[in-house]
Amino acid sequence: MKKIIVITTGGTIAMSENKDSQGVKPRDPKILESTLPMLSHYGDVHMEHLFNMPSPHITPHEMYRIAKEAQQYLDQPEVAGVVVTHGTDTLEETAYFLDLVINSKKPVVVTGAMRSLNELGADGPYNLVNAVRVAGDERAADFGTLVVFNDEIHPAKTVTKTHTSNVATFQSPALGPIGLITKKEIIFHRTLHREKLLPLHSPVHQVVLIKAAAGMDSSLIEWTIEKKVDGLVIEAFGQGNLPPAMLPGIQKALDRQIPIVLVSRCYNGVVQDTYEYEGGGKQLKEMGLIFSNGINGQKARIKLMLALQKSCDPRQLQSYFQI
Ligand SMILES: NC(=O)C[C@H](N)C(=O)O
Repeated sequence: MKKIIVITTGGTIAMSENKDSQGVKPRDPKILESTLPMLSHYGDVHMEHLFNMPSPHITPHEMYRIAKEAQQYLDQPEVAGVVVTHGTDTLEETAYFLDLVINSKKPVVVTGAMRSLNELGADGPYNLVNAVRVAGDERAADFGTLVVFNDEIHPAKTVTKTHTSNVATFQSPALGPIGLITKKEIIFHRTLHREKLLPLHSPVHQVVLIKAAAGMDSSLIEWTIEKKVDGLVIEAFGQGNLPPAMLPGIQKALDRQIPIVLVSRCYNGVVQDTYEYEGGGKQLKEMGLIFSNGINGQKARIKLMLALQKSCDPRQLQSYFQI
């Protein structure tokens, strides 16, 4: 049987509901060990409890700790794959972090749950079984980090949480899942190309994510300059356009060598230099903003944090954000 390591980090999958208050929170850190007899049908499964945190408490430092732990296991020849259990709120950010830094062809699978372990219709044990199955599947090799949830397999790069409570929350809006899981088999319907790897370090750079909204001005950007942040990601409108009142702040940030990555707040399509009006994509490109496609704002932030460890040069940074 293949040796699979499950690294638990917390999240609803490892929580339970207090039947009096109906509140859900982490309690016993070893709660997921109750699934081991079931998991043992699919592999020689070992569980390591790294920490037990709700995922809104996860920071890039914890992402680094998970990546380091996973890498150490993957480097052991007898280990076939690694599963990470994680809260769903920030799961896509951790999954993308792992995707960008883990140097191994072996499968890395992230999963979680929308209903805690003692709630009706708990989805955690089922998702965990499927994650272990995918982690032991050679066809998942060299696909980078995958997210397995509700019978689907998604690339870490494209997956996002789309629903606050539904068990079908994880979707890849533009491209759909890479595969699906049934009781009998695992079906991959397309292949994946890995992105350029970035260094596995605990991020030290502060990157702020700003979402544009109609009528916004430069005050938030001014604040980030005062705070001496190292980088900005701006979720712009449509194809990559912003209110003209944000431009003075953007120019000031660029003058201070703060790199700015532009993504769209639309979840389909690309940002490009189409519009020539004030604040349009053409002007933003000429000003030197880094256009990023294929990832959402929260993932662009993770990538910029990691890329800044390699270089602060906008041209070099731009090369990391090419599709
Ligand atoms: N379903 C979940 O896991 C949500 C929870 N708030 C968490 O991210 O930890």
